[in-house]
Amino acid sequence: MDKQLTHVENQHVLHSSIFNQTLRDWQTLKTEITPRNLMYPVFIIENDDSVEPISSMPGVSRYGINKLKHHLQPLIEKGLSSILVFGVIDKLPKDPLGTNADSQENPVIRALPSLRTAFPTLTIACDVCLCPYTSHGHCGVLFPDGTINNPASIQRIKEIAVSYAKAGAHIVAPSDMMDGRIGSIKQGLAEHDLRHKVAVLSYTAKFASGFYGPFRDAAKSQPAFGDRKCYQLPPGSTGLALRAAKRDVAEGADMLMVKPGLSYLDIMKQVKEKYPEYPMFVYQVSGEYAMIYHAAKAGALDFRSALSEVMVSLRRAGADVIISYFTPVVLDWIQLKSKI
Ligand SMILES: NCC(=O)CCC(=O)O
Ligand SMILES: [Zn+2]
Ligand SMILES: [Zn+2]
Repeated sequence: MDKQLTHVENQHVLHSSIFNQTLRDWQTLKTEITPRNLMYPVFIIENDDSVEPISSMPGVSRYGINKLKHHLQPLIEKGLSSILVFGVIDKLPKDPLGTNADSQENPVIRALPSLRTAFPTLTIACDVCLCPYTSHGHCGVLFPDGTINNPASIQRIKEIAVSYAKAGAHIVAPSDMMDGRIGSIKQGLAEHDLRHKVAVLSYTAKFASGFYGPFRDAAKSQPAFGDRKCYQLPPGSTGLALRAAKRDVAEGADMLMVKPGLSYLDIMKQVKEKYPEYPMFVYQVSGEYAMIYHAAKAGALDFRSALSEVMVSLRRAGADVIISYFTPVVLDWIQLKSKI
């Protein structure tokens, strides 16, 4: 005889919602990962024909433009729709104003027209920051005492953003965390009639994190002295993250970002809930990449199930787009139509 369950008891039966894959999919549609949910960060170097593996990020390399095009072609065939470009210089000199961030020799400025022509469907975002180009390695212009000169910094950042936009960037992404940079860039784009065809992706809540270590090696952007705690956010501060989002929205940001990802899921959720009108980006940073890579390599966890779980958690917390060095492998999984 059937057991008679009360209405309340029936409500609490969960297994009947997840007994096959289709039913499980219905429970998780908002956390699906498609190629549109991924943005791939790439490093462009001065020598057009070289490839430099990055030792702190096994599997990730810096590319000259000719090699980068070969690297991107198959990924675009698998659905890659956007990249985030970083320039790295070795021979060009660095100076206190980061002159080579927007000189005609800058590898990003040189690469943009060629990327636009080679990949007409690819959306190209450019990281805008001074740190890879300054002799002191800080993200802004400094006063003689080493503190940030904010007005001079946002003037430089505006000039650099406009130069990348003129060279063909669809999106400029300021990562410096200077006050007023979004408004300054928007002003610069307007002055050059670019406002309607270039978006600003704001690194809205960028925390002073221990997870950027491998990136500083990758981008050769280690500060020569001190740290970035006077402009990046303290890891415990929800208040500053929400104020930063409010500031960037008020200044006209088109998209918002939280960075890093895994340690800041609560921040992302709050920013997304406060500003649901804005696409939310999350940056799964170099240390998060290295952590999963090395743990899997050491046999501590299963690479695929751990990475899939992290990706889903980023989506669940509110990310529309995940910026990830793992993009090539995730595109493979998607293409094989296997669940990630
Ligand atoms: N402005 C870009 C970064 O700081 C990237 C950090 C990382 O991948 O560790
Ligand atoms: Zn920087
Ligand atoms: Zn940075």
